[in-house]
Amino acid sequence: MPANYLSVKDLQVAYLQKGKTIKALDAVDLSLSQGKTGVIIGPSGCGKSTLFNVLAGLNQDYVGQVLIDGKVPQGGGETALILQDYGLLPWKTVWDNVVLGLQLRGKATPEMQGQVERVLDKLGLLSLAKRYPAQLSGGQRQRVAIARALVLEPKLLLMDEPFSSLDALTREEIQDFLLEIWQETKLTILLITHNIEEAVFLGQQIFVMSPGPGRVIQVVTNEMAGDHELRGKLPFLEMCSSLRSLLHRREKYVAGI
Ligand SMILES: Nc1ncnc2c1ncn2[C@@H]1O[C@H](COP(=O)(O)OP(=O)(O)OP(=O)(O)O)[C@@H](O)[C@H]1O
Repeated sequence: MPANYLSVKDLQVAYLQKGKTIKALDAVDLSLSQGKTGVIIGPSGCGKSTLFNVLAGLNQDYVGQVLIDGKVPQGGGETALILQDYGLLPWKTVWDNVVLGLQLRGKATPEMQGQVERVLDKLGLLSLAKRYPAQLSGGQRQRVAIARALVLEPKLLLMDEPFSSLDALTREEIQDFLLEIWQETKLTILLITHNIEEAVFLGQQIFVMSPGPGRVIQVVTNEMAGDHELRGKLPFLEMCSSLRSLLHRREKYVAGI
């Protein structure tokens, strides 16, 4: 097992649009050990989703070195990606949406039914299995998206602003819930957020990105992440405040203020 489960070195990504090159990522370095949680935070347009597309193997048009468990990401495999809008199909039931992930990877065998049932049960969704996404609350929809990822038994869970459309209370509930899942499964989790409190609550490593073309300009090690009682404690509030000033300082620096 490589020392860093996830390792990104000097990653550069550019898009070509109408004959012009748009540099999205510029020399990104990032690493995360197995079983740890990492959070990426940075201004809009700094290339966070671009980075995730590379990690998920959806974009292989890049320069630099990207390794997950020592292998170049190819899509699928041991990595699961949860998108901002959850990616649920409205015409499929909760059960069918969860099975869909397995079907897409050619893993939907009759034996997997038991696994789907176990995951739905763990996430408190078994009684909702026959409902459609429109008949669920935002938090329940988010849990279905997590169930669909967990049923694949991934080693790396990538979450792109997963809680952004939830109200504040539901958001905290789902953050707690994610923490429980992480403590049970010891998955490696990398999450994108714009929310400073969420970054400090969930991220053992917080990667601060610069405005586009993005690069990781600071890595904050956060030993406090993983404590359910953390919110409201003084060290938590202090770290949120220092992360907030770090992000503001960077913005002012870049704007030349
Ligand atoms: N397919 C594409 N073609 C051209 N340019 C793109 C494409 N996808 C992203 N970009 C550009 O690359 C840059 C990074 O975009 P990206 O979506 O990765 O940023 P982000 O940090 O995830 O943004 P946000 O926080 O707003 O979701 C932006 O300038 C964006 O306009």
